[in-house]
Parts: sequence; structure tokens; C-alpha cells
Amino acid sequence: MNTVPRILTIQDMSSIGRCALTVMIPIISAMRCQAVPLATAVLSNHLEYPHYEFVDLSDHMRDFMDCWEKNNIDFHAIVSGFLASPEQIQLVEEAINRFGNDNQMIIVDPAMADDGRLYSIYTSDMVVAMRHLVSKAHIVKPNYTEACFLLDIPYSTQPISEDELRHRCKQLHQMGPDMVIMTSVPSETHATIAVYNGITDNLQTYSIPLVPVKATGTGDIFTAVLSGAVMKGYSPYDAAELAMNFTTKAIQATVDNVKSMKHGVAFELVLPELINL
Ligand SMILES: Nc1ncnc2c1ncn2[C@@H]1O[C@H](COP(=O)(O)OP(=O)(O)O)[C@@H](O)[C@H]1O
Ligand SMILES: Cc1ncc(COP(=O)(O)O)c(C=O)c1O
Repeated sequence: MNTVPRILTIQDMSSIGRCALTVMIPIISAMRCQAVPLATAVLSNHLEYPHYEFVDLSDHMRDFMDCWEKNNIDFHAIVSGFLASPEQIQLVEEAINRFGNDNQMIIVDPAMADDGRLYSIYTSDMVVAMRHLVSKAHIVKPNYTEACFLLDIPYSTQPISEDELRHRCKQLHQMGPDMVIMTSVPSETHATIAVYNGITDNLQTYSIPLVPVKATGTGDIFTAVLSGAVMKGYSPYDAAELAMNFTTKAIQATVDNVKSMKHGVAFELVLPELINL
């Protein structure tokens, strides 16, 4: 029996900035799972820096999948994150169709927006394509802005009631996924997440005081821990709570030791905490 779960992680490799594959691979490995990257692009650094170099690998992704199929490679989970074009979204769907099986976990982080706005390289056709990809997921993990875009409702920073939150999670569940894990639920003082099981209609929220900084890549750290924990047998509720606690600890360690969020969250400082889970 294979005791090391194999997770296909489909993201870009940004050398500097700590996001996507440079976050997924070390965290998933620390949790004693194998991270298998399908790189969508290689970048000098992520897109929030003023200058970047970018090599798009879309034209090679299908060839990689062809080789894996011929070599009889399979996966226990497929996780997708930031994608640069509707074509890349279709390639993720193709990976799910080619490598999916009944026992597999599919996690989609529809990383495309934050603070009420789509990332600058995105247009509305990405949102339409992302809705389609979300329909293939068992777990969808939007931040609150992404949830609003997926549902085509206006974004607001005003706190929402538990009934409204449940309604929005239910609408996301009706798009396909069994579980909805929503981060950055509006709150002035706390990082709040909602974890919703669409089959049982069970909603849990978890909150932790906000560290007063903003960083890129927090969603990727969260998704990496979530994925590893689900593969280790945690329930999605416990996995999401663990992901939230770890991400916040990593942000606090960065504030205390690095004293700057410029190059992302220095999760390396707290990575050993994941090793014995
Ligand atoms: N300033 C912060 N203080 C505490 N926790 C944070 C902070 N920023 C992010 N987090 C944690 O990281 C998780 C993911 O961050 P979020 O910003 O929602 O993701 P994304 O990068 O996808 O926009 C949050 O749910 C929260 O647990
Ligand atoms: C190239 C690239 N990959 C991934 C991300 C994802 O970051 P986050 O986890 O904050 O959504 C970003 C965000 O700027 C990015 O530019």
C-alpha cells in the first residue's frame, strides 16, 4: 500500500514571493505527502512586483499529462490554484478528466481576486471559465471576493449574518462542490473562515484575531495545509481550522522576525510544526 499520498498540484512556479508551487511543495512535503507539480508557468517573481519575467508552459502541459498517462501515474488528490488564462483552466479540467477517479479528492482554489477586485491580468471570461472548473471540485476554497465573483453578487466589507453566509455557501455548493471553505469572511478584527458541508447543510465558522498586515500567498499556504491535512485523514472542518491557525502563525512569525511582508510569508520559520501531525 502506498502510505505517501500523491497530490497533483497545478500552479505556477514564481521563484520569488512565496506563492503557488514554492509554497505548495514544501508544505505538502512537510506533511508527509508527495507534491507532484504540473507547472503552468515559470516566473522570476509573482505578478505583484513591478517587474517580472514570465515563461508560459501551457503548450507543454498536455505533453506532460500524456507522459504520465503512458507511465501509468495516478494521484490521490488534484489541487489547482492561480491560473493565467481560460486555456489553463481548460487544461486543469482535462487533468481532472484524465487522472480523476472515484476515490480522489479535487480541491479548487479559484485564485483570481482579492479585496473586491479581480487580479489585473484577469477579465470576466476567466470568471466564467472558473465557474466551470469549480463544478468539478469536491472542495472549493474561495476568499470572500472570489465567492462574490463566482456568485455574481456585489462585494462589500460589511459583516454578513450567519443566514446570509449559509445562503452564499449553499449557492456555491449548488455549483458542484460538496464542501465550501470560504476565507476572509468580512470582519474588521478577525480572520474568519466558513466551512460548509452542502450534503448535511452544516456550517461552522472559525475566527482568529487579524495580524494587522497584508501579504500575498496566504491563500496558497492555507490551501497547502488544507490539502495535506485532508490527505492525512483530517475532516475538512479540522483541516481548515489547522490551515487557518498555521497561516496566522506563519504571518505572525514573519512580522516578529523578518519585519516585512515584501517577499511573502516566511512560513519556513514555522514549517517544523507540520512535520509531526
Ligand atoms: N492578516 C492576517 N491575519 C491573520 N490571518 C490571516 C491574515 N491574512 C490571511 N490570514 C489567514 O490566511 C487565510 C487565507 O487568506 P486570504 O487572504 O483569505 O487568502 P487569499 O490569498 O486567497 O486572498 C485566511 O483565512 C486567514 O486564516
Ligand atoms: C503568479 C502568481 N501566482 C500565485 C498568486 C497567488 O497568490 P494568493 O495566494 O495571494 O492568491 C499570485 C498573486 O499575486 C501570483 O501573482
